[in-house]
Amino acid sequence: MTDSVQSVDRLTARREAIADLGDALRELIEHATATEAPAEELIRAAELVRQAAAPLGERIRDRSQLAAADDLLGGVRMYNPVIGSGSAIAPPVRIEAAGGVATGACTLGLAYEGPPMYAHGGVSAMLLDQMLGHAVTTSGNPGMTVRLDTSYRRPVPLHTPLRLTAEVTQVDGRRVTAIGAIATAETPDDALVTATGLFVALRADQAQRLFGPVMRNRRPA
Ligand SMILES: CCCCCCCCCCCCCC(=O)SCCNC(=O)CCNC(=O)[C@H](O)C(C)(C)COP(=O)(O)OP(=O)(O)OC[C@H]1O[C@@H](n2cnc3c(N)ncnc32)[C@H](O)[C@@H]1OP(=O)(O)O
Repeated sequence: MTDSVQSVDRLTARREAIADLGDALRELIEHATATEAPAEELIRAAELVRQAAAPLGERIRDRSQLAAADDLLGGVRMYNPVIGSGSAIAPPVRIEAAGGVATGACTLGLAYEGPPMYAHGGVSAMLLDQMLGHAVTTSGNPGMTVRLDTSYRRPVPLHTPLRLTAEVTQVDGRRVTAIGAIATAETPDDALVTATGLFVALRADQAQRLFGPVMRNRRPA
């Protein structure tokens, strides 16, 4: 087996392990949010969680280093808080996007609750920002969100399969506009939350100022 095949195998195995840990963490968060267990059980659980966390904290990166399992230009972000399979706080949303159009699916648990039984409005905005970002990126005009207008028409139910959509509606030089919506999978045409986002493509000097350290610290593929 060649070195490059071995390193691809190692990366695949590590990504699978990260996703497995992400699943376990999401299960922990959902149970910890929903539990009505007595105090002694909570104290015991806290001890066990701290024991599990300690070895993971021994080798860590800082914010100027991408995760070794990430591939920024290939769109792999293992710890993204919306789509990252390794993120404890990502639902995660499964997104498919091409040609300026994106669709996504997820189910939100009790950890995302705002009003009882329904999603927190900030969570809906976060999901839509990500959806619009995928539409914008796949339109060939990647940029950063400079404005996000969100309309909350009906509350978003928890524990209910959701369908998310986004599409680019306008490209005006460096400024790209996209719209998106959250609905239930059962009634995808009945938008619960809609959003319009304005994204701006970075000039080279802006990209260098904001992301220079990350790009310099990039590990070879
Ligand atoms: C295959 C791969 C798939 C992977 C998919 C990955 C998807 C990732 C999804 C991630 C999704 C998550 C995404 C996230 O979470 S992105 C994170 C949240 N966003 C930010 O942190 C951005 C913060 N903003 C900035 O740093 C600056 O504003 C930047 C650097 C972006 C622009 O710098 P600056 O502000 O100095 O602007 P400019 O001088 O360059 O001019 C640019 C033009 O823009 C206009 N403008 C600016 N602001 C506004 C505004 N508020 N309303 C209306 N217009 C505005 C401005 O007037 C000008 O227009 P014009 O005069 O030219 O007409």
